[in-house]
Amino acid sequence: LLFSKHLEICVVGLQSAGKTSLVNLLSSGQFADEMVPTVGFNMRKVRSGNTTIKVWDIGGQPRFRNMWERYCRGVSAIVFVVETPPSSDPWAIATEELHALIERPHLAGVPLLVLATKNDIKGAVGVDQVIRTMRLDTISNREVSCYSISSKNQVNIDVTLRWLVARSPAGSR
Ligand SMILES: Nc1nc2c(ncn2[C@@H]2O[C@H](COP(=O)(O)OP(=O)(O)OP(=O)(O)O)[C@@H](O)[C@H]2O)c(=O)[nH]1
Ligand SMILES: [Mg+2]
Repeated sequence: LLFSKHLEICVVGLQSAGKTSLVNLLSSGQFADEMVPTVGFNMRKVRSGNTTIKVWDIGGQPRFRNMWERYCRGVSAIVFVVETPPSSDPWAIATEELHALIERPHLAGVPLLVLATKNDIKGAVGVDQVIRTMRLDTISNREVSCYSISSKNQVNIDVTLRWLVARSPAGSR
């Protein structure tokens, strides 16, 4: 394609947050209630218009979290997925892991998109509470956005994709 653009992004977050579900939806339009935990990582390509996004989807279990930084190096954006229903109490751990990751010197300045997913589940909290709980307002050295999404009901998937496409390096081919 003459005017095609390419970018790479990395999707991280705790186990069963909904990372692979989102990536599958973006790459193939499919959602499944039954999912197998990601062992290591997956790579998927997502196409939107003339843009191809190479997506690294990394396992969220504790034993895979030390891989996050390596796969986040050099990407155009880091996507951190967190599930928002209040019963998901790993807020504190997710917040800790997020801040530890973005404090890595090699990841300085990389744009961050926090996706609060599973907003179709009753009692899911909104973006304002996610921003406060995860202290996203204290992150100052990079671009940060946060959307409330549902892969299951395909809510805000379009804005998510637009945000990602807009991160493609200027003039990239
Ligand atoms: N209700 C609802 N369930 C979801 C949504 N997204 C994902 N799930 C469910 O959450 C579970 C875990 O989803 P995965 O996408 O495998 O989670 P993951 O973050 O890739 O997990 P790891 O690979 O272990 O790190 C599955 O049962 C999904 O069906 C959503 O938007 N709404
Ligand atoms: Mg997964």
